[in-house]
Amino acid sequence: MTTQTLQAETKAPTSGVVELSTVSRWYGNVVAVNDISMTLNPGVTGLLGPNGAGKTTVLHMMAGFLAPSKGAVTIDGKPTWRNPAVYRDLGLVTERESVHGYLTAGQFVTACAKMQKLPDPAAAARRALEQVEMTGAADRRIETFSKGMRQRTRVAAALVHEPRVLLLDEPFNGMDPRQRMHMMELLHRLGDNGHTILFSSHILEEVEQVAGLVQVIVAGRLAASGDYRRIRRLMTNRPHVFAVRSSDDRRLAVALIAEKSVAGIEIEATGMTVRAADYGNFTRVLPRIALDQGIRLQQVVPSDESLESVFSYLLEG
Ligand SMILES: Nc1ncnc2c1ncn2[C@@H]1O[C@H](COP(=O)(O)OP(=O)(O)OP(=O)(O)O)[C@@H](O)[C@H]1O
Repeated sequence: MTTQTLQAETKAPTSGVVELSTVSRWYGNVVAVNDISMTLNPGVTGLLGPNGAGKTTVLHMMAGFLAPSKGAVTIDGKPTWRNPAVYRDLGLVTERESVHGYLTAGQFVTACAKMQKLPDPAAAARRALEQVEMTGAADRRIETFSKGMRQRTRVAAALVHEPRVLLLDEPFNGMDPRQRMHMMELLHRLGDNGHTILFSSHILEEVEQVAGLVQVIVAGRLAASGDYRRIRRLMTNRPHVFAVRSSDDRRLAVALIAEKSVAGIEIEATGMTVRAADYGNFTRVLPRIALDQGIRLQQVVPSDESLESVFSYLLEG
């Protein structure tokens, strides 16, 4: 199997903040991560791959939660496994929420600051909540928050000790478009401020809106690495299938079918399936048409099947 590993347009320095060198991780007989090397530098990098590709395993090894079965994971040259000193320098936002809803955002983030043994936990919590624009909601209980607010609170908790490296596992999952946009702005801002950020996603569109650089993993292997525009071209110059739901599917279908980038549409009770001839044009045209027609888009998701085929296409080389 050949892989298409692309070099970034600007050549990365030979040593980065976070390094994986020839890292593998297996669980019993399952090889979750297979001989991956990558370098992360300040800024935002996307870790893109289908479900089960090994993204969570990579993030957990970086965070020091899991030992590599082979190879080394380092931050500034220091191994992350069994090395509490490096934990001061990294924050992890896990995929699943595990937050006590009865706490206020302020209490929760302060508790995290205490666990980090910070000298002034309340001040650190205030600073972190301000960073994620949650100051106004600091005294509200987390169970009253929207998904987006809860995620931002969890990001504040991961940032409370001011780590340089922030790892986020599928941070956009379950968010509506506005919450997503807010989180994207936050990651941009942190990246611009010099943080080294890696976030995982199985959705190309999400990654390309936030990250200049992308690491694509498929079936535990690094399939492509580098500037997202080049990877996107590789991945998008081929047909795609999207599941679309809107406030008026029939009217949207009529408007869409006139578009060159749309090859076919099927309307079902639960929404419609759109076959796009060209991924890039379709994703640009769709919001414009919806806006022109006064139709609200409720869901636009590349179908898993087509996404899987895109990823395996990358591996075919
Ligand atoms: N604790 C475990 N024991 C056995 N197999 C595991 C374990 N954790 C992960 N795996 C397997 O390792 C592979 C990679 O899983 P991982 O969770 O890292 O992928 P992922 O890209 O994050 O996927 P997802 O988005 O679905 O979580 C999968 O085949 C998964 O079933």
